[in-house]
Amino acid sequence: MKWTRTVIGYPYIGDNREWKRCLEAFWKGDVTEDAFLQQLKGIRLGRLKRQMDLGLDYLSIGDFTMYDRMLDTAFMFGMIPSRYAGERSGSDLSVYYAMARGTKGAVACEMTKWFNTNYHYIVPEYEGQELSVTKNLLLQWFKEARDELGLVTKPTMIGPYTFIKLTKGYENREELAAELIPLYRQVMAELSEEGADWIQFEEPALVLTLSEKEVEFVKSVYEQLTIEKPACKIMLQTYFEGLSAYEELVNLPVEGVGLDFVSGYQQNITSMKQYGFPAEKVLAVGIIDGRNIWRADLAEKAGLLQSLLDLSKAADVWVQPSSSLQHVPISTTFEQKMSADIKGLLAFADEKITEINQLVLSFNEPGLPLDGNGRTSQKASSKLAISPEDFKRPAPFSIRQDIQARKLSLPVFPTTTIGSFPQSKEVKETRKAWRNKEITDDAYAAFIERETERWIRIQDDLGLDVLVHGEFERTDMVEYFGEKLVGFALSEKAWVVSYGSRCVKPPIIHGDVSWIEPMTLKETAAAQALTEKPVKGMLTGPVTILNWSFVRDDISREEVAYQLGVALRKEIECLEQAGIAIIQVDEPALREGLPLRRADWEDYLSWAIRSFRLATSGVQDETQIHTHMCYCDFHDFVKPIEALDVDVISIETSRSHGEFIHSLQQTPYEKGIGLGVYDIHSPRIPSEAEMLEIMQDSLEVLEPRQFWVNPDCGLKTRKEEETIASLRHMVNAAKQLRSYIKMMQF
Ligand SMILES: CN1c2c(nc(N)[nH]c2=O)NC[C@@H]1CNc1ccc(C(=O)N[C@@H](CCC(=O)N[C@@H](CCC(=O)N[C@@H](CCC(=O)O)C(=O)O)C(=O)O)C(=O)O)cc1
Ligand SMILES: N[C@@H](CCS)C(=O)O
Ligand SMILES: [Zn+2]
Repeated sequence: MKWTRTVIGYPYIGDNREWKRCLEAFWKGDVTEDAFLQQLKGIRLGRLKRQMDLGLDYLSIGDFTMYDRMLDTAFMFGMIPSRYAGERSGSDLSVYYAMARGTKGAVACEMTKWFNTNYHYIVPEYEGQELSVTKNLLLQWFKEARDELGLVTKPTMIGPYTFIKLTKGYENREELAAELIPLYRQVMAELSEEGADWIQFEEPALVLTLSEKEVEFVKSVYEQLTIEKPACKIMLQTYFEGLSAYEELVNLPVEGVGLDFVSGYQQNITSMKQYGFPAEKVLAVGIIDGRNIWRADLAEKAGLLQSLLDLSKAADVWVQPSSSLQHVPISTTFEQKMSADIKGLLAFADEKITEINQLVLSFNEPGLPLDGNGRTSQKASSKLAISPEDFKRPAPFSIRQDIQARKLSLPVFPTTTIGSFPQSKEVKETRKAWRNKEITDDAYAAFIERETERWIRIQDDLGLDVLVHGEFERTDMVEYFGEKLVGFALSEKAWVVSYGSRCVKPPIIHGDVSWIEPMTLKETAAAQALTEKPVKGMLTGPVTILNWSFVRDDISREEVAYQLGVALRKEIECLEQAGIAIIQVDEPALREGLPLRRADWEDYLSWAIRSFRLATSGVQDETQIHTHMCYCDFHDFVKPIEALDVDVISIETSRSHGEFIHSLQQTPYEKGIGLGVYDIHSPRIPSEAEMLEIMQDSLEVLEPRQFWVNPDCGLKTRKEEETIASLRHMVNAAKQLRSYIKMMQF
């Protein structure tokens, strides 16, 4: 039996988010391109050394990026949309970052979530450009690891099927495949010439529900790819679920197949029992959870590994985490303040690699004792008392709408924002000083109050109709609630990348969740006291808190979602009693949490929607409930949105406007809706005219009385000047629209 200890990918952000700081310093112009590239090289080599020290046999390269790995693939193949032609006069990197972040002259490429994770990738656009391998970065990184560390590494890249599936703009995928396959072959040939044995093609799209036609397409892609024997061996790597069409795809002309035996456990085991595993292939077993952070029960995992060996009869096995480790933090050793009880339950990336070592060791040295997951002391969960009425608002929307209109007296096309305002350097530094006890609680609270007041004045001056307090007291919309609710543990350094250079620190739900005291009342009431206009209360919804946390796995996610629903219901009650007339409960991750398989959607949606309604249904008819969603493609999502029974939804559409308008044509929607009129991810300031155009388009499918005007998402990542200028254009565009509608009515 041949064992190889490996990983699909390892985090690239650095122990102290050095990677993020390098990127952001380069974008600001604080370092030269040469210095920047040197810094990145240091980070790349550092992480390889760390993995060597941890004892892996086979390390990956290509799991690193300078922004996003889908963008890297598109860029490497010269798939650069024509609107970036103006950037070509600069270096390669200026085009690369223009695609990622947009420029004054060209909007950024679309960004969307990576399967069911909280990572967001750049969507490649194919406009029929001539493609070629412009720069084989994998080759550069392969040579670097060999020359600097004496390592023969495993290059990894997004495989051709997943890349094509996630690219937009092409009419004929067979034609695109025919363009791309020779380029994939060229990459392999160049790598092999330098000594690479394997290439790992990451094909998570193979776990989605595949039609027969789709399966035929996958087969034809891999047949064409290997029609002449490729220069190196191919590991077809799947993750996030079980492999679809197992019988056919496991037999593709590749030398190895990687399967997820955590999220895809049931399906992969069932398929393997039915169809076996091809004797000549390497089996890569994803056995340690790459997505969650609990220590594995290694005795149980060893049993599973043994039964997989018996089932597959594989003689050459790679033992690895179930997905790239980019979705978990780097190491628990950086957590100095966490209680030993909690820390003892956790395994981050480095600890997971150690688990892989122990597992393989136990096969090489039978009799070696293996650790359990340490969770014997967990308490059983207490039952919630919920009745069917708790999920339903007393009156239907048609009645609430009039009551709320009378109470709020808003103009047609009310303007608002999504909640957060810029988390400036000053905000972050003051919070850091407070956390480090360099300033008192009172001084910090006074600073937050001043910042809130300043932004209430700015919003009033801009003429926005519904204001927000700005979320200055929050580091993150999920972490903040984790700090306030019972049942959560917080980390100091457990960062994971969310998109580009932006990271999040997901809280850890380890026990029963409950509400103990108001979490947002002080800030919201203080803001409301400063203005006559309504200030929206601002909460994160139960499903988003669930989906963006690391969640206990000893009870169902549904049960945890209801616990969160009940806790948030109490908060909403407090806000309502304090006279807050509009309360927004953000659910950007509701769509994101959809299982990868359509067959599992109904079950998830039914409990996810129920948990949201549990949180929001306790209010009076006159209280207007809003929700907000972003980061996803919502074109097939109107019905679930309807089922939330909110009075107003604001939704990100500026990057994919046409598609959503089309869905609204297919599935009419009658409640209040704000279609985001500009993209907040880009530093670009949109003009009044372009926002007006988006609004006018929307009015083709929406009634004026439904329509709200807002940006795509919160403005925490933007600079103050950009924010004010963009919002001024937005408010003016709404005013123009009001005059236009008035004119039409005469
Ligand atoms: C809406 N989104 C969210 C997702 N997931 C979440 N959990 N939360 C979300 O909001 N998923 C989808 C999207 C992703 N969007 C974003 C947007 C922005 C960020 C982001 O800005 N992240 C910050 C970190 C935010 C934070 O926690 N900040 C802390 C610590 C700040 C810090 O680094 N301080 C420095 C000192 C100050 C300085 O030098 O700037 C330090 O400690 O050294 C805080 O505000 O106190 C990021 O920087 O990446 C993420 C996801
Ligand atoms: N209220 C949050 C929503 C982000 S999805 C914000 O504005 O940042
Ligand atoms: Zn958002």
